[in-house]
Amino acid sequence: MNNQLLHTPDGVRDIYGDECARKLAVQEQIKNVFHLYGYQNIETPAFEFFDIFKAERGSVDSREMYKFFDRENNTLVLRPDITPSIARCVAKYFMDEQLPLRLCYLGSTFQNSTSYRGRLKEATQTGVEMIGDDLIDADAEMIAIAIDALKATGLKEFQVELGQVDFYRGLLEEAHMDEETQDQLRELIENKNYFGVEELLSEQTMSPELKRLFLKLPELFGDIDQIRLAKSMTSNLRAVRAIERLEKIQEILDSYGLGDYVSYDLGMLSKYSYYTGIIFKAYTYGTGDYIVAGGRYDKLLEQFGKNAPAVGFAIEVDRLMSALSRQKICTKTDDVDTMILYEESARAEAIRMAGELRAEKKSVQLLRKDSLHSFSEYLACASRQKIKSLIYLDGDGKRAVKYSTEDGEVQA
Ligand SMILES: N[C@@H](Cc1c[nH]c[nH+]1)C(=O)O
Repeated sequence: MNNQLLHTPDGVRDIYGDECARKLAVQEQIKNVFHLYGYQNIETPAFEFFDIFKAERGSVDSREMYKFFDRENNTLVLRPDITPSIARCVAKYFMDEQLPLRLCYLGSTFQNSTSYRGRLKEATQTGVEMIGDDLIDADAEMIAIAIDALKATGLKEFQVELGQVDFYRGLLEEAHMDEETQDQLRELIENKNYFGVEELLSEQTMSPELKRLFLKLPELFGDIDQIRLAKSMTSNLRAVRAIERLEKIQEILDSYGLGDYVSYDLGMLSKYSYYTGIIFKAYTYGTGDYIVAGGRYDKLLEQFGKNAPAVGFAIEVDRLMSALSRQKICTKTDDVDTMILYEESARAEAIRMAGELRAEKKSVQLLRKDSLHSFSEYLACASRQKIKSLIYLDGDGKRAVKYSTEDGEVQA
């Protein structure tokens, strides 16, 4: 037997048994929160034309996409990101809708990234997008939903970091650097490399005020006072407005009673260049990467022909699952209620009994007993599947004996 046949490629994995049950249950808990906030489900295809994700959309780098061809030689990609698909969909089906749309989704994203830190190449995301609302109320609602969704999974210790791409863009506008330098600076700030930033800035000509602020950026994270400090250091209008928006969002989140979950990071940048306003990421322990990412993207829909602001986020379900399991947070799963084990001659009775239980919304596994396995092996098998009770129907189907996988025989 060729064992190689059983392997999956790097970056994808099977999920089965208890882990699969927990993942489905967590997704359900999150979906319930999305629905409580009035979001409606949407499904988009797993692959799309390459154009939906090409560079100017500001999604994932083209090298990180799985591309292939259809019979007509169109280039297709496995979606690396669900947000551009939703933007396309909304432009197609809701072109004339003037008022806000609230959509939620669950699906796989595929990114052909270099395999480091065990990152999955197929990852499950569940998220929401609000289209058609440019108010701070919408920004704050996103963060509130993200927090409530994480809380619904049982997670307690997590933090949402909030940034504002417009703050940084305001400063960049003023700095007049070439694109390569901009990229270098972005990387240095993202890595909080203070000395790197200092060295790079020493070769640039710009106002001392601006230099001081760029230098300070890697340190500008923490509570709301940190961003107030940044505001006091600049007269750049775009940057000041960006911070004022964050201050107002904090006020709204306080009204939700969720203000304590939020901290700020003005040096936070994203690989997605479609973001135009707030961006945020949520972190917890037990996984090195963020578990939620989102932000405002007011110019993306325009590219599909609908001029509408938008804001949204996605939860990285697989990372959340590893955090939950490392933090030993239990998830209640929908286990099978009963296994009915029957001898061949008791088949009709077994089917009738299963039908009755299923009508009462009890889940039932029907299993015809073979002569190769003993009764206790079946009982152990039920126990492995976390099925609590087993009903055995003997040869004439008249005698049904119920067993508990924990305590043995319970009733005749
Ligand atoms: N699509 C983004 C998350 C997001 C949803 N909406 C806005 N942003 C991501 O994959 O990180």
